[in-house]
Amino acid sequence: MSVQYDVDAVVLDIEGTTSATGFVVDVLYPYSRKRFGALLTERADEPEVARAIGQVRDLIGEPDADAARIEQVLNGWLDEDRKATPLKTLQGIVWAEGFARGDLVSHFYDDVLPVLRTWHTAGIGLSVYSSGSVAAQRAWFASSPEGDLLPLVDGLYDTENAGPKQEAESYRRITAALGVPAGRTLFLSDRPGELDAARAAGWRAVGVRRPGEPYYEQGVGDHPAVATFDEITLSTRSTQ
Ligand SMILES: CSCCC(=O)C(=O)COP(=O)(O)O
Ligand SMILES: [Mg+2]
Repeated sequence: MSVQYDVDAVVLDIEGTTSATGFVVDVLYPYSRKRFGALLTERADEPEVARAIGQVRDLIGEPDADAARIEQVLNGWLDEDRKATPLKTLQGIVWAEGFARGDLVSHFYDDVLPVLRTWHTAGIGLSVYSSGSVAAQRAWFASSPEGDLLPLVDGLYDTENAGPKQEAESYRRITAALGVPAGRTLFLSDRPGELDAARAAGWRAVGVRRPGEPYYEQGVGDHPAVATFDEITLSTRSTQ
């Protein structure tokens, strides 16, 4: 289906939308799983690591959980692809180092980058809102197969700085940060619950349904749906 909007900002989900869930689960998850043990034992005093460990303990209700127990919980969340904030924080630390070292290069579907460049050139602001941490998002866009894409991106939002992706309030926070009216902001995601929350906050919302992605069969509810970014035509009044 083709859709057309007049908007000033586009906010992008990553997994299932710009990029393959299979890549995240098959490449990034094992990379973090192998490194959690050392992170939790050798770097537990680093503020970000300590904060995430505290959040895991709170979430599981075990204030004395040791490194081995925390690692077990993180690996269980990985198996479920659970988007728990401390898991994402710890993954973000490990992945950012992996991208910087050249061990990892991110993945984007073929249709995505040409369209993002077109929108950016047209003056449409591009931001990211993903369960992946801001550190992970920054590394993901900086280390793409086509090099550093961060110049295309205005803002990075995650479950820490914006809140849960299925709550309208999170989208209202992003609206305040972007300074773009809700009705002139378009959200692209594969998950119907996220699209519902964005729409409840007054945003335009389009579902991205890519064959083979986990949410393909379920669909995107009553939201307009596209299979690729080529099916989205945008105009803008923005002069940025
Ligand atoms: C660069 S973020 C890596 C992907 C990830 O961990 C994740 O949870 C993405 O979830 P999304 O909200 O983008 O579907
Ligand atoms: Mg997604």
